[in-house]
Amino acid sequence: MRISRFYQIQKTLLQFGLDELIPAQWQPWYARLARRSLFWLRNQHPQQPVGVRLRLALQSLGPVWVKFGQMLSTRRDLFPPHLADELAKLQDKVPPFDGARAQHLIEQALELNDIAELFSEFNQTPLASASIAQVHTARLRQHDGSLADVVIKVIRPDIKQQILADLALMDTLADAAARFLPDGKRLRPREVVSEYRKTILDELDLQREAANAIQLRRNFDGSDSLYIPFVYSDYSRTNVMVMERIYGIPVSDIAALEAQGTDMELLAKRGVEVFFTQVFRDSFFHADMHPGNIFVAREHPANPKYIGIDCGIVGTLNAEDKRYLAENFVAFFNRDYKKVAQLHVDSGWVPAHTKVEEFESAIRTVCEPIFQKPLAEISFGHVLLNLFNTARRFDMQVQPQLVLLQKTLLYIEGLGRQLYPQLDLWKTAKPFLENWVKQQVGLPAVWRQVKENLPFWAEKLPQMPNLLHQYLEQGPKQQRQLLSQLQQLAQQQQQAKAQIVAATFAAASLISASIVFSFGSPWPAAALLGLSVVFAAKALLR
Ligand SMILES: Nc1ncnc2c1ncn2[C@@H]1O[C@H](COP(=O)(O)OP(=O)(O)OP(=O)(O)O)[C@@H](O)[C@H]1O
Repeated sequence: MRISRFYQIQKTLLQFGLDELIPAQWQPWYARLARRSLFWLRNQHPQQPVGVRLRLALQSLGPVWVKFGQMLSTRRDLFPPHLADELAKLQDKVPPFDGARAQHLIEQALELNDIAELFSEFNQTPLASASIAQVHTARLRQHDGSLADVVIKVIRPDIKQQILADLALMDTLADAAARFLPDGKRLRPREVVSEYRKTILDELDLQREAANAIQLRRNFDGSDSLYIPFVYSDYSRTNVMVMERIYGIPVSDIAALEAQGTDMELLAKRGVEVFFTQVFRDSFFHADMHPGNIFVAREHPANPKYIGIDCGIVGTLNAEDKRYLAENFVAFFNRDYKKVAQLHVDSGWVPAHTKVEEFESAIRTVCEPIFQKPLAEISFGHVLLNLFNTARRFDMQVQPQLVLLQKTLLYIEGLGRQLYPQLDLWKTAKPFLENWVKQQVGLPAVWRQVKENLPFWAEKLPQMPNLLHQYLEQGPKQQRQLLSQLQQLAQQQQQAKAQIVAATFAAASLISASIVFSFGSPWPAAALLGLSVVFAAKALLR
């Protein structure tokens, strides 16, 4: 199976002429020989540009590769725009699988003899079908006897095996790309594939998605800006998830939104606000914000509310990540590149030996053109992208959660501008950053830290007398041990030095002995040889 799939992948890559990506001089003889021996597999689309051929090849390889291409399209730090733009066109439109099979899978997962035991209606024709799962509508019988409109998401049968098999082949190709592609080192194909592996395998677990949705719903409980549908966790399993059905307007349907008199400016602003709230208040953000996953509630168009679905991919941030974002954004928007560079060095994000001036100048070079635009039009996502690309050149390991955040930010900004082109991003985002910075200094910060650490101290308090006693007893003893270890170390260093001196003298005497002997003076040579033996013995016996 694996060999035939491997052959199929090779065949597709060759028939779309993608071997062209590796210049002939980079290919070892055996690779060229192998290529020639597959003479019947010719590039069948020579007139198409390489980006189009890459897109078509991924499309014909199936959903796992389409999703991979979609992910690559967001890595504008790795690929030139013409390739990234083509990959962004990939759509995972996949024919649905049989509705009766979906029903059977639901019955199996929920241990039902008949779907009617739990659902008064089940529509076998799916509402939507994507590469990993498909969605059916149904009516759920609730505990109190009432009925609720729900959707049931079901993971495609056998998809996991297919994904695992294709991931194994992707690993092989990534190894080859790392070795043979001229840009193999910079593109880091192994890391890219392993990042993809994690994302796609996470998407296969609907329990995970359910948990994310429940958390996000709790975070925005009572919010005017975002609604997350209720998840029926009692009926959620790894491959099946039941949730409240929503009837919002897709956010990409601008005409419908305008027709019902939606306040587009407020809607656009709320998009950015919701995102920054998730980042700076909750440290937990929905990271799959493509337009297919965002709807707008039909009620109250003057006070518009988003509805978010598909919480399969979320990002979480720690305090350090937030500090990185807030401090850099503030310094950036003050055009204080020196501060940005200094922050990176002082915080250890780039190695300590980094020259601040060089880093500062690199950041200025990529960012100053961005500030040619009015502040209101500057994209935070682009600023971040440029910063990451520059920082990577200076050996900063950009954390995956920050890359995820940067991609989401680009989506959100694009969406905001689409809804309301005059959207002032800076004005909308600034209060969040200022608020965060304020929270980090002064009395509120101290109080917050005390509050955060209180449970830890409370837990440790009963152990305190014991620990203190141990310290008082052990402290001086440990200090003495440390002191004696340090003395031993100093002695060893002294010995090593003396050994080196003795060995040098031994070598010098030996060389002199051989020179003197070659001039025909055996007795002085013998004396020197003796001296050399004495020094050598000294060096060895110390
Ligand atoms: N709660 C819901 N109420 C109404 N429709 C829904 C709901 N959840 C999902 N849908 C519909 O099903 C479609 C696919 O759902 P979802 O995005 O969760 O699946 P997916 O398999 O992860 O798709 P994708 O690969 O596009 O992210 C949505 O675009 C939407 O039209």
